[in-house]
Amino acid sequence: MKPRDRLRIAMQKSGRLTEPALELLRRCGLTFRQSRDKLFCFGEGEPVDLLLVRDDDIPGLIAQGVCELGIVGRNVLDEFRLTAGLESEPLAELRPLGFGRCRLSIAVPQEFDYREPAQLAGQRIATSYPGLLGAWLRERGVEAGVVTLAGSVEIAPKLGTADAICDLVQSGGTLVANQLREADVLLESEAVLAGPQALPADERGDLAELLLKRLDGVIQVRESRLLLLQTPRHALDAVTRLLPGGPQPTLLPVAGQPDQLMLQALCAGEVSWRQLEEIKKAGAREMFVLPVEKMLA
Ligand SMILES: Nc1ncnc2c1ncn2[C@@H]1O[C@H](COP(=O)(O)OP(=O)(O)OP(=O)(O)O)[C@@H](O)[C@H]1O
Ligand SMILES: O=P(O)(O)OC[C@H]1O[C@H](OP(=O)(O)OP(=O)(O)O)[C@H](O)[C@@H]1O
Ligand SMILES: [Mg+2]
Repeated sequence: MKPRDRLRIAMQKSGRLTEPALELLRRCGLTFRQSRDKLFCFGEGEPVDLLLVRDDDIPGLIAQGVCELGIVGRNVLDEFRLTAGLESEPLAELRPLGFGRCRLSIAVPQEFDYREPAQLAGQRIATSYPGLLGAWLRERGVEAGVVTLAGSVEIAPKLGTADAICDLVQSGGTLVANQLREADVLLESEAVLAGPQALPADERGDLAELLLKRLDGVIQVRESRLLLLQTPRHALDAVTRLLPGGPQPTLLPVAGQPDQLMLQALCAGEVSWRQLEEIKKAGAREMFVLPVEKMLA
């Protein structure tokens, strides 16, 4: 293979991960010129190009050194890691990315009274994830038949070609539509940044490191919320105890109301309605939760 000095990132050409992955890269300061065939996008600012491919091909492209990084579901990455030959370059999950959340689950027909994995012994389970399912069954000492299908796995029990399935679930709507119910979870998945276990020791490796740092900043800001509220001084301890994780809050006086304080807290994650209601019960008023656009400590 010809030596390259530009970094290549593989991502899904068209599917659930495409838009959020492009948005994430844009937030990291990467913009691309769309090429006519749309399989290769040339990076405009930084020397970073995009390969647009089927998501299933992404781990293999990294393992072959065709690209250095890839944005792909953990389900696809882990399946590749379990089924790729020993000679294949080992891959790493470099960062979880917080979108494309779903789970890989066992689902059974409504009438199957599932309580434990041992009940799957001797059953036929249809899946597109034979590696992950096989490992899960082995760990539990369950011997079951694994029927590998490329898609439309949910239909297999109805067709009589399987007794249960192992497939991705998000809302559960597809299972309900096929008279199935979720019985056990094998893997909690989300989109991840995948790469080789050792990044190349050249400009591409340096670029990948730079990108990882930017990504960390983007993820931190994306998940941060600024909480503003007013509290009587006597309730300050109770209110502070209920604040979601983050650095110490800032306290400010409220003009003309010496017994009141304005509190400002940077929270590390979402602030739920339930948390707000609890904080309000402790005495807080005038509460605002604001997204954080940029942060420079
Ligand atoms: N219902 C869902 N909700 C959220 N995320 C999902 C859902 N189904 C799958 N995903 C995640 O999104 C990834 C891509 O899903 P998608 O359905 O777009 O893939 P695909 O049909 O295999 O596409 P491709 O044409 O690239 O092979 C999955 O591997 C999984 O990580
Ligand atoms: O729990 P739910 O919210 O219903 O989502 C789960 C479904 O989503 C995915 O399929 P998708 O809709 O992408 O169809 P495909 O696999 O046939 O492409 C997955 O393979 C499940 O079938
Ligand atoms: Mg696919």
